[in-house]
Amino acid sequence: MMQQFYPQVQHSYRYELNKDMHLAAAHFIPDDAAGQCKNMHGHTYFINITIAGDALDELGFLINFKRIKDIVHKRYDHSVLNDHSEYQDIFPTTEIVAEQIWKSIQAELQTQGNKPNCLQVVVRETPTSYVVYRPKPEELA
Ligand SMILES: Nc1nc2c(c(=O)[nH]1)N=C([C@H](O)[C@H](O)COP(=O)(O)OP(=O)(O)OP(=O)(O)O)CN2
Ligand SMILES: [Zn+2]
Repeated sequence: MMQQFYPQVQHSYRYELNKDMHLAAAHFIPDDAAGQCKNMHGHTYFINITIAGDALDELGFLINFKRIKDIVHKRYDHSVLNDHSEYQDIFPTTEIVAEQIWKSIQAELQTQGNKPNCLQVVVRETPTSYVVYRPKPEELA
């Protein structure tokens, strides 16, 4: 699991939540420049999501851990990433996958009254390759 490595985000929010998950998915990068990645292949993706805020909801949650897992794991586990609508015009590289996960989590957070922010998404595609995605400050609520 991701427990061995947690990049830190600097912030001054009162609460910070982290959710780890892993999922199995296939993808391909349909360009000769991608080499072998042009062919469909699979990964066990390890994902870490960092959410922070100053206020909790009525249950005392920043957001329910289960909701975060549902948004990412339910959508992508045992799927072909290229089949999803968000990857019709862009390739599911590790960088883009991390960005898309940030977008979907941040959109959900902004529906909540306590309005927490997603500060970081880490996506590990292989034992030796991972990406850290952080939004620009102006993209946060
Ligand atoms: N910047 C990126 N480079 C590559 C991506 C990517 O998403 N962003 N993806 C791939 C391939 O999809 C591949 O699955 C991962 O490549 P790589 O880390 O090279 O895989 P290896 O297991 O072969 O790594 P080694 O450290 O050489 O064993 C390629 N590049
Ligand atoms: Zn790959």
